[in-house]
Amino acid sequence: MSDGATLPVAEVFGPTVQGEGPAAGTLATFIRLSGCNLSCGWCDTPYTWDATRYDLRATTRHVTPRDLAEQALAVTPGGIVVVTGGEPLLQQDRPPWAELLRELAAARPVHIETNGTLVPNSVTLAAASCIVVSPKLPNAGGHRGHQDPAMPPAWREIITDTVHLKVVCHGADDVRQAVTLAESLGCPPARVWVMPEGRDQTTLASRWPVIADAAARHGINATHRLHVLAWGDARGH
Ligand SMILES: Nc1nc2[nH]cc(C(=O)O)c2c(=O)[nH]1
Ligand code: SF4
Ligand SMILES: [Mg+2]
Repeated sequence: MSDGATLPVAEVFGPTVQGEGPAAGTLATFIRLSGCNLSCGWCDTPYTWDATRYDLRATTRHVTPRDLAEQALAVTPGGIVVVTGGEPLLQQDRPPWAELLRELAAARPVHIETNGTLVPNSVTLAAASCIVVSPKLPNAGGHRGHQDPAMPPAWREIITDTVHLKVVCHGADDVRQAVTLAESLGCPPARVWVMPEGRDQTTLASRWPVIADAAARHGINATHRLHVLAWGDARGH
């Protein structure tokens, strides 16, 4: 079933901890929506969007917002609810998105993870207590067709204190690019995070010292990927 009343869901999981970014370590439930408007080479959730590698009809459930909120709130006794993807803001102009956020925000702090290509609308801004934007640097590779990883200039107007940048980096030069991007958006250094790219402990361990050191020198924050340390790239955490 795919109609105007449901959201495309890849997975709902918890209890876990938010592994990355400003809320790293916080008890969390995840709602991962399907569909993305980018195609990053190192994407760790291609089952949400890549029809050349996955049968998306099999990986996606179409769930009403009420059932989705009920499932998410049932799996974890407290903490935050993280709405991620894929690119969750692809859904934000649809009625079931507004209903989902209303139900979640009435019960828990709602954190949204987005790739920055879509500017949050008023419904999203009102419901989210934290928006983590992960704009893609060239290290994500080329994207398919006309996909454009740039953040629209309208972001400048909504870089309020709920908005944080979390930029995936391979090395010190990427950290420098993240700083330049944050400056161009007017995002204060206290809300800028850089994170090593990697889906296994060996890769993360080799990148983390370089990225943490560069972040400290530039006066911004760095985050590891705690869920990968704990659970590897197993789904459901
Ligand atoms: N524990 C945990 N934290 C996360 N933070 C961002 C995640 C993501 O895949 O978007 C993620 C995830 O998949 N698991
Ligand atoms: S924006 Fe995120 S979900 Fe989409 S392809 Fe890139 S890493 Fe994957
Ligand atoms: Mg993940």
